[in-house]
Amino acid sequence: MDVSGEARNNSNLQIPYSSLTVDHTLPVPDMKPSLVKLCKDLFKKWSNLDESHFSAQRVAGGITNLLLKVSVEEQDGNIVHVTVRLYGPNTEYVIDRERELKAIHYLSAAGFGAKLLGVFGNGMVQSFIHARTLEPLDLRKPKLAAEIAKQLKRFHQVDIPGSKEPQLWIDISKFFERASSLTFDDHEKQKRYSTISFKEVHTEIIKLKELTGHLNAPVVFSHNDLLSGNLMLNEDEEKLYIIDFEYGSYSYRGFDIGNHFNEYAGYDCDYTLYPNKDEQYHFFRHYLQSERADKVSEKDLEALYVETSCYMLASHLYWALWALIQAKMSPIDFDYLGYFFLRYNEYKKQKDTCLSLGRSYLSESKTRGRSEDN
Ligand SMILES: Nc1ncnc2c1ncn2[C@@H]1O[C@H](COP(=O)(O)OP(=O)(O)OP(=O)(O)O)[C@@H](O)[C@H]1O
Repeated sequence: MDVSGEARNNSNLQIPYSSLTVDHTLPVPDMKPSLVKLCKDLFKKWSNLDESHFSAQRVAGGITNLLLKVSVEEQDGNIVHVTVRLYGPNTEYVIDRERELKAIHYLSAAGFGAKLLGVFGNGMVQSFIHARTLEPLDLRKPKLAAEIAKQLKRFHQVDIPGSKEPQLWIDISKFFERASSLTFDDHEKQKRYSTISFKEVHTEIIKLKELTGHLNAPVVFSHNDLLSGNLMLNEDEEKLYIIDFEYGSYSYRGFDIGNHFNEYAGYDCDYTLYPNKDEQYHFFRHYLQSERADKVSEKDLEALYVETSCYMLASHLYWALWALIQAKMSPIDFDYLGYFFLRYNEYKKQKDTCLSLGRSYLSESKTRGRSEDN
């Protein structure tokens, strides 16, 4: 895809920028004039094309932003497709846009996701990926799971300059502060919200943070939102794309993997679909040794199993609190409050088993360590 000279000369974050904004509340046909103006402003090679050369349509999916596909017929008849992402209103409460732009730059240089072509007042323009979006049931297909594991390992190895401090508990704590001090005008919502014990949630956060802190999980650049909708597959080229780095940050390896496993349940949160131990081991083998998956030791598999099982709990707390903020801030018609309860109830259902798995693993490692010392 070749949009413009300016867009390709972006080795040092020199991405074309426009201060224009696009009103996300308009129906797509009414948005077209401002989309055309925006594209012409960002990409000078399109500045002489008239409006008839542009078409726009909505891309399905996504519960955070509005994604549009803009197709442009250039002078020579060549058709170029780009995506225009309009940030969901109030998403700055849960997404750090500066962190996202920096991550996109380095991840796209490492071959991940769509190319960043331009940034504007309330969104960004990226290359259009010709591939199908995965469905939750795809995630457990052995061949795909192995490929996701391999790609995720490569993703985790990307170096994003700057602080490598893990953000998980910082983000959870920010979410907690915001989520625990909301009020809703809607009486029914307020009633449901007031049934939540934030004291209890807080205790759970402290307990989990304490336990996971002993696991010494590696800190990696973590996607943090690896759901099926953020994986695209071009079957002809057998190329898998990891997209959408909005929540990416340095974090714990086990969190990213556990969070991905939680996504086997899909938006309906059918946690009976959570991968069983064999399926997890299959994933871990390809994650730990992409070329020699059969050579991974039992000890490494067990350690990653425990790490993932404990951090999987943190993923429930993270998205449960996120959903409360969204319930207040997002204009999108989705039962975010209901989503809080789905995630938090699953946390409560799983916590005893996972925490005791973590505790016995830690006490066995201590005993092992002591007998090795003797
Ligand atoms: N560059 C792209 N090219 C083609 N399709 C894309 C591209 N980026 C996203 N999509 C499609 O749009 C869908 C929604 O995109 P995306 O996940 O970025 O939106 P979102 O609002 O951030 O969603 P969510 O909050 O649910 O993660 C994706 O599942 C994919 O089908």
